[in-house]
This record gives sequence, structure tokens and C-alpha cells, in this order.
Amino acid sequence: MARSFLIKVPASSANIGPGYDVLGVALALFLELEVTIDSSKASETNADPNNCLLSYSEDSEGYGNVPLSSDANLITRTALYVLRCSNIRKFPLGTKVHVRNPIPLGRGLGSSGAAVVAGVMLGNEIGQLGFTKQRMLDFCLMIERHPDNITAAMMGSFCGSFLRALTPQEVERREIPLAEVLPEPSGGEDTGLVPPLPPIDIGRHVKYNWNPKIKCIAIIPQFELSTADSRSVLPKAYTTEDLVFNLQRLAVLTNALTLDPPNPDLIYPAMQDRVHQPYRKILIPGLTEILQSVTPTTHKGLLGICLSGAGPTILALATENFEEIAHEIINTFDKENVKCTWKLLDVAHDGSTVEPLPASSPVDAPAFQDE
Ligand SMILES: Nc1ncnc2c1ncn2[C@@H]1O[C@H](COP(=O)(O)OP(=O)(O)O)[C@@H](O)[C@H]1O
Ligand SMILES: N[C@@H](CCOP(=O)(O)O)C(=O)O
Repeated sequence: MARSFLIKVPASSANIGPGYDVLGVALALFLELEVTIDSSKASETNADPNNCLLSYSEDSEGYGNVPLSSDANLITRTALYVLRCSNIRKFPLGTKVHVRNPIPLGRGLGSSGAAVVAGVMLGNEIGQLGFTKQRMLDFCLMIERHPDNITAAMMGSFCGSFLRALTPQEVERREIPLAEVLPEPSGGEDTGLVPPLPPIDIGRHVKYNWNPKIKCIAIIPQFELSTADSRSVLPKAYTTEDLVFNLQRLAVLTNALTLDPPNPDLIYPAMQDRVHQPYRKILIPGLTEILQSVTPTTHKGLLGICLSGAGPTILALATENFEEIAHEIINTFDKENVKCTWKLLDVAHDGSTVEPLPASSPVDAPAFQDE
């Protein structure tokens, strides 16, 4: 008998200016996984080394580029990691995962965070492991090691998060190289390694309110910038002055975004940053001019502007004039020969979800292959 369910995970915008590796807001643009497990279709999935037939809809971001082998794709590799922590080596016979992904890759909208969250939820559902969202965050944080996108994508809404101090034994478990956590691609042999379970409650978070009048405009350049590359240009140390600059703004911003009516005179300066944006300008043509020239004075309705995550997307918060604000930014990028699209997005309050699909008959235990 078949079992079928849908996993949905929102995109996210991290940092919101001063909250580097701390703040994240979930955005209503959803990565979706339609999953079917039907042991009577085992012959259709046995071409994959782990019994998982993976497909992407043609309109998906990454269609034709993301790997479809389950030990190479970020979503299914992550699910395999979760399963293998419970000593389940493969997907059940006849597992099919169809992905619809509207989140552009490598643009600063949390595509990898969403993929990791989706993968952990997939492993949890497939193995019927019964982990809570808080526990699933621990698995996510073993893979994507900054909590801002992951927390927003898993929990939804506008979140502040940190990693708690770990004991030396926990550090050992957390510092395992990714290659030992995620299965290696290439159809290589399964080593039989059972990865250690992650330490408990690695990530702590709170949800802030978000004034629903505040909308998110994402201006998305056509070029990709990997988060790893965009982190590599940041300094290893900061002056006290720069850290205090960010901390002061962070404390004010988290409350300012809840107030009604939204106050641009408070939000705009509270979204300034000295920790990451100044260093990332070298990777994003036009960033300096955009951040300086689009203000609440020049554009009615604008509240604040920043780099979304590691970039290159620009996040503008506004209450009106969305199109005019977006086009001003698009035109500035255009002068640098950077083409863009834009989206107007609401905050996603629920975070990631899983729901049974109509064809589902959840009574059957999945048929895992004997080793
Ligand atoms: N839906 C997805 N399916 C498979 N891989 C994905 C997916 N989303 C993201 N990835 C992987 O994550 C990479 C982008 O991650 P990253 O550089 O952190 O950028 P982003 O800011 O979009 O999270 C992609 O190049 C791809 O390897
Ligand atoms: N705090 C991280 C956030 C990365 O977000 P992404 O959406 O670009 O993956 C950073 O700024 O590096």
C-alpha cells in the first residue's frame, strides 16, 4: 500500500542588516517535496543506489542542474544522514520524491537552508522517527552551521537565534567534517558508518512579532554567489566600535519591526550594518550605490534596505510603492550590467509543514531493504 505526503519549506532572508548569523525571516515562497512510498513500485526506483527516484518540475529553480542521484542531491543526502543516524541505510523500496522549487539558488534567499530543512523533515517522515522541530533543528545545524536561515525556515516568522555553548564532548560530535556526516556521492560504496546523533538543543531561538503592514521586496540579480564565497571575504576580527554599532541597531530593530505604524526614521538607520555588507560590496556590483541611494526620503513607503543573506539579492522592507522601489534598484543594477527579477513576498508564519496527500494510506510500515 502506498503512503504519500507533502513537505513545504519557506525561503528566508537572513541578517536583515545588523543581525549577521542571528536574524532570519521566513518568506512565503515554498520549496515543496511530494513524496510517495509504494513498495509495489520498487522496480521503478532501483536504478538509484538508495532506492529513491528524484525528479524536479521543469519550472523549478535548478532544474537540469541539480544532481538527481540521492547520494549527491542536498535534499536526499540530508535525509540519508538523518536516516543513517538511526541506522537506516537507504530509503524504503519504491520511494519517489518530486521537487518543486521556486527559490533561486545561490542568491541569498536561503535555498540551501530550505533544502537542508526539507531533507531533515524527509528523513524524519520516511523513517517515522518522531523528532520534534526543535530536535530536527539540531540535525540541520550539523550541516548548515549558521542558525539564521535554518531557524526561520523550520519555525517560520521572524526569528532571532544563537548556538548554545557546547561541552567539549558535544563539540567533538558537532565538529565532525561534513564529508563524514553526509554520504559521499559518486555511487561509492556505503561505508556502513552510523553518524553520531547531533548534540541536543544546539540552536536556541525566539520568534519576534512582525508588523503585517511590512512587506518584503526581493530584488534578485541573475548571477549566483555562493554563501561560502560570500563568507570568505569577511574579516576574522572586528573593532569594538563596529561590533557595538551592530549590537545597538540589532536591539532596536527587533522591536522596531513590531511597532505600528512602522517608523522609517527608526527602521532605516537600525538596518545599517558594519559587520558583513561593507566587505561583500566587492562581490556585488552596484551594492554601495543601492544601499545609499534608496532611502525613505527618496522613496515613500520604504522602511529599510539591506543585503538578503549572503547576497546578491537586495531586501527592501516597505509598506507601499513596491514596484517603484524595485525598479529603482533594478535600474541601478542595470547600470552595472546586472539583470534582475523581483518578487513581493509576505512573511511565512508557519515555517515548514508536512501533510498527508489524498492517496495516502499511512497504515503500512515502509518496506526497508534487507542489508
Ligand atoms: N532545492 C535544492 N535542491 C538541491 N540542491 C539545492 C537546492 N537548493 C539549494 N541547493 C544547493 O545549495 C546551493 C546554494 O546554496 P548557498 O550557496 O548557500 O546559497 P543560498 O543563499 O541560495 O542558500 C546550490 O548551488 C545547490 O547546490
Ligand atoms: N548569515 C549568513 C546567511 C546566509 O544566507 P543565504 O541565504 O545567503 O544562504 C551569511 O550572511 O553568510
